[in-house]
Amino acid sequence: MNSCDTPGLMPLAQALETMLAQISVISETEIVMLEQAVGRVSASAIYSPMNVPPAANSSMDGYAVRTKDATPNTVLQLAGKALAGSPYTGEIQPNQAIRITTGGVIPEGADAVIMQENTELNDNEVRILDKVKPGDNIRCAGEDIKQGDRILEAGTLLSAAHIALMASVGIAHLEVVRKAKVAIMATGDELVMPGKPLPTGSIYESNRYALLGKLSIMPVDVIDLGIIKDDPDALRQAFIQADAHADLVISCGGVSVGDADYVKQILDEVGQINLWKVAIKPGKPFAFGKLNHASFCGLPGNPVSSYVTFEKLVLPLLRKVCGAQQAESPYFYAQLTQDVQKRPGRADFQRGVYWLNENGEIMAKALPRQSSGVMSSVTQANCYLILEQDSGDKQAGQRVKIQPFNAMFSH
Ligand SMILES: Nc1nc2c(c(=O)[nH]1)N[C@H]1C(S)=C(S)[C@@H](COP(=O)(O)OP(=O)(O)OC[C@H]3O[C@@H](n4cnc5c(N)ncnc54)[C@H](O)[C@@H]3O)O[C@H]1N2
Ligand code: MOO
Repeated sequence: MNSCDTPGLMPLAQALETMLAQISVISETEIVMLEQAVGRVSASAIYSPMNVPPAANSSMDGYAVRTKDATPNTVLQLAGKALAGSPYTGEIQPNQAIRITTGGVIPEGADAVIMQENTELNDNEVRILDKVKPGDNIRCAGEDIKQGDRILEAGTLLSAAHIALMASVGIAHLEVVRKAKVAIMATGDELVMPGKPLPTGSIYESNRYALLGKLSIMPVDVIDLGIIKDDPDALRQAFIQADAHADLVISCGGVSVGDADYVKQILDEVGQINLWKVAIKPGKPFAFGKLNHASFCGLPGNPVSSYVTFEKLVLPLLRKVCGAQQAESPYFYAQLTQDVQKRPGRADFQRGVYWLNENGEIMAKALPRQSSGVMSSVTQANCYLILEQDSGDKQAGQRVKIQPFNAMFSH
């Protein structure tokens, strides 16, 4: 154990490594149409069957010319048209110009395209008004992709750009890893579904919605078991049912040491606990283990703890299950404008805001309420301030590591 480690708590990196070593990747694949492939994981590398563009073509509307004929003020004979989709079939002859549109295939013998704006057309004659040199406004064959180039890696979480790239080489179907089946449940007698009346002493269930939101952009079929009571029999039943259908089971709540915290007990009974308590704040009582078939993650009940442990511990695991390459969230350093309190012993993911000051420097501060029950700290933040496990308080003016939230999706 490192001198900075807290007894009983596993450092985040070690917890991740331990979990990743114990989880298996889905091996089944299926073929899907390209338009259904966004958000799925490619099962194999793809090599381009062709050049893109397939032939040299024009990047401008104008005239294809031989540059040795096309000096300023010369007049060329208009000999034909090369429109996008219908090429000019002959070879361009001395002192000729061919009308060409953007995307039109460059006629044989032409070595440049002069923009329409730099010419003057009179009947069938084109006057050259500006200099043009070989290669001007020509997109070469294979300029984007060469036949045989590796254009997609196995294990890519496919985006709109990836499927567009596949389409550009004529691929209409892709082999992808089958979706992971992920069972989720919230545990707690105090939890009530939103939309229902709220009895005294109860709270609305919200953690499952964060999970549903996060899982909605993953290659996952969700098995939603809803709210399970703090009752060992109900929990046992839910675990057994989830295990029968899922690759990964995620619960939230009941992993700490309270009287009704049965999750670990049942996990121990119907499976095994491989890890409990990670040196991370929020989220310390996170649990990981194995049921008969499925892997299991027990997230702490506090809403921010559940949210952060999903991002920092479950997501990398889920990427591995789905056959996706790991993706390190980008981070950079900012200057603190206010002091930040931090006790050593756990890596602290404080919710904060960052901005550029008038000199273009990145500044950051932590939001005032950092309790793991304050979910509004997540919606008001645009980044995590990451205070490493062994660090202590930081003062205004010091450097802090920040990790911006993803603005496009639920971060
Ligand atoms: N004696 C100790 N008490 C606690 C410790 C500890 O080490 N010793 N750890 C604390 C930490 S840190 C956390 S985090 C919490 C986690 O506890 P549980 O996972 O057992 O969570 P619960 O007790 O079930 O709930 C905690 C809190 O969150 C609310 N909650 C639970 N589920 C949901 C949900 N789906 N949606 C919205 N809110 C939810 C619940 O009502 C509680 O207020 O334990 C500390 N205690
Ligand atoms: O780990 Mo708990 O999440 O500090 O509140």
